[in-house]
Amino acid sequence: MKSNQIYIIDFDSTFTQVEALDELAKISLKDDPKQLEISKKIEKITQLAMAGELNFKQSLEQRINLVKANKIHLDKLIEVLKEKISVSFKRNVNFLKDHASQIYIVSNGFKAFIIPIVTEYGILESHVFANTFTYNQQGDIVGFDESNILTESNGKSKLLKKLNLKGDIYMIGDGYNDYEVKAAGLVNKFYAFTENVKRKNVMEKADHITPSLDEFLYLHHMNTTLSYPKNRIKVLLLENIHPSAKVTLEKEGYEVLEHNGAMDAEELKEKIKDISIIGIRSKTQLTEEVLQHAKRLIAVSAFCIGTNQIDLEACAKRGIPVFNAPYSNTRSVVELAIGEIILLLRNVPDKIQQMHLGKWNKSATRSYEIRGKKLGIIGYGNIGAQLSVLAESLGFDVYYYDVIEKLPLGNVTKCDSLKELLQTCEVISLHLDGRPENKNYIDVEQFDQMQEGSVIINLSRGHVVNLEALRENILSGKIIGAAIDVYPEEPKTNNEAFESILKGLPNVILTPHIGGSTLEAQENIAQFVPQKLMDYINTGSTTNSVNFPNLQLPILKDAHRLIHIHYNTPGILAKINELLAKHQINIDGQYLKTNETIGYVITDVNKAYDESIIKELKNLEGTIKFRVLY
Ligand SMILES: NC(=O)C1=CN([C@@H]2O[C@H](COP(=O)(O)OP(=O)(O)OC[C@H]3O[C@@H](n4cnc5c(N)ncnc54)[C@H](O)[C@@H]3O)[C@@H](O)[C@H]2O)C=CC1
Ligand SMILES: O=C(O)C(=O)COP(=O)(O)O
Repeated sequence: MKSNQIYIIDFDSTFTQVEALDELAKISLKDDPKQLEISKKIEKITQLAMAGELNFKQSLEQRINLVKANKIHLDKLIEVLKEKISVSFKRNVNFLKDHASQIYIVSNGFKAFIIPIVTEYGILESHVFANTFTYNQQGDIVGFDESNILTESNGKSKLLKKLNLKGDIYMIGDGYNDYEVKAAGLVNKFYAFTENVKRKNVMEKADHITPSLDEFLYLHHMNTTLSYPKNRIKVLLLENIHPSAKVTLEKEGYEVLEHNGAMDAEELKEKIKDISIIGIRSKTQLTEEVLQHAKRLIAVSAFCIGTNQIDLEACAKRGIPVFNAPYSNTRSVVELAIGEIILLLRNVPDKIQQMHLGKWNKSATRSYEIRGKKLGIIGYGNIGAQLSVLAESLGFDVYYYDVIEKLPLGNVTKCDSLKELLQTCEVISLHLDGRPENKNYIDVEQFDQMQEGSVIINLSRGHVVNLEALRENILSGKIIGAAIDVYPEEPKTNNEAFESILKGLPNVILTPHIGGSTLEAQENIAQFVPQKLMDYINTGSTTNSVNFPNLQLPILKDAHRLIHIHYNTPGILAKINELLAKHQINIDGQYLKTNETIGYVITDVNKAYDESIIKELKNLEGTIKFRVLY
């Protein structure tokens, strides 16, 4: 920090997220039937003035006349504005307080609401330059002090000339009038602040675009809350992830790019190069080959359950944690499974088709109730177990088989082998995961073991069932119904055609991988996954990561957090601590967890530390990734 630096900061849409006069109008015109119309007019005038297309004095006059506010509305306005402080200003309150003597608020707004807001953030009242309202005897706002230089065109430049501040002066604002100060040669640099609004003509003129205060502080080596400005974290969301994920991640300050479908390897290799976080669903293949191009990747998020499309080991070796949403869409899959079982046991898919062809075939042949039938669930995980509970309540006699020991819920019966389950049950539902070993798990031999007249449901992964074998067993009549939602090859987007040897078979439900595609599930996922990502970026927590040792970390207080990811070889923790001791660094807290591939060590150290240690920790043999959280 250089003490001769001066920071001039705009208020409306910069210090706060909103234009205060627009907000005042919402309050003062609350009961006016023409409120919407007048508010729109006010916003329009504000925009014209901010874009430099309308003389300021006129715009102020027009707006004040339209707002029709009274002193009593100002208290409410101040309450509203306090809730609308720009997120990055809130985050960097220490910067504002520590540099109060160097910060000035220069605004075409009004002192009556600016001072109560900014002084809470350490800004000196004497450093606030803005307009003042004039009131009549009833306290109505009837005008403003016209002798204030800030009411004139180019008022900010005139004011700064008069103030004659000495030092390197930096202007941060969102409006054209902020840029004018730079044009007049009165500040060293103008930073267009785009966290709340982006004005093209202002951005074009700026020396730098600063999407948040973090970026400004980073450029000036003054960031105290973050090791890296969030706007530099680029997120790529593929496969139609629910829009609320983008909203949340943008609110956090990240730059978020979206793409509708999945990408093939070549496209992905190109696009992933400068991406920090990638969000995918079940289709995008994140292979070793693709990851080699992901030079800036810090985390992967699967906005679904399955992670078989991701090379988890390759991610771990690069120090990239992978997160998923293990619960959010489970209920949706279970509901579809139950619906499909009922339809298949009643032969409904064929009946529907016949009806559409004009054929009335009322008959009970091969139609059954589900009550008392034996349902065999393969893979008794989050979905399998939930299905068992609901199915039992509907009258099924439920059996399950899993490769690991699982707690049987309700009255379900555990089978000791796959064969036992296949021989016992007439309805088979697959809910195992898509690990490579599960390829063709249900093959010719397994179909042979099933009872005549069985029904099979696959809502897990396409490669788990050998489709040739399934087709033959359907054609032979051994399998009397099948519902298939997942396929070894699936179209990348909704524009590609679907091909399968199962098309046209009797009593077969084919669905386009929609087990988890309900609005509820997608919204839940879009809430859950960004939270995990943000926790990881902000605290280092890896709870629910599917390839990283899981560490739930406390929020950092008055300390630096050193995050060290290394190959899991013996002795690294001792070496880290030796280095810390050598530099006489006090450890406030330390957390270590390992898995077969990597070790994850978090060390919270005292605020004052010798920065040369950073380099030494980075160079420690076996280090994969190292970062410091301020
Ligand atoms: N169709 C769709 O839209 C959706 C499909 N899925 C698929 O469903 C799968 C299961 O989901 P969850 O229950 O949440 O996963 P989970 O991980 O909780 O359960 C999977 C269970 O399968 C068991 N398992 C794995 N291999 C097995 C084998 N060969 N034989 C027997 N058991 C085996 C595991 O031990 C585990 O208990 C996901 O991995 C995903 O591939 C999940 C959500 C939506
Ligand atoms: O959650 C899963 O594993 C699924 O299969 C759902 O995948 P999707 O998000 O629909 O591509």
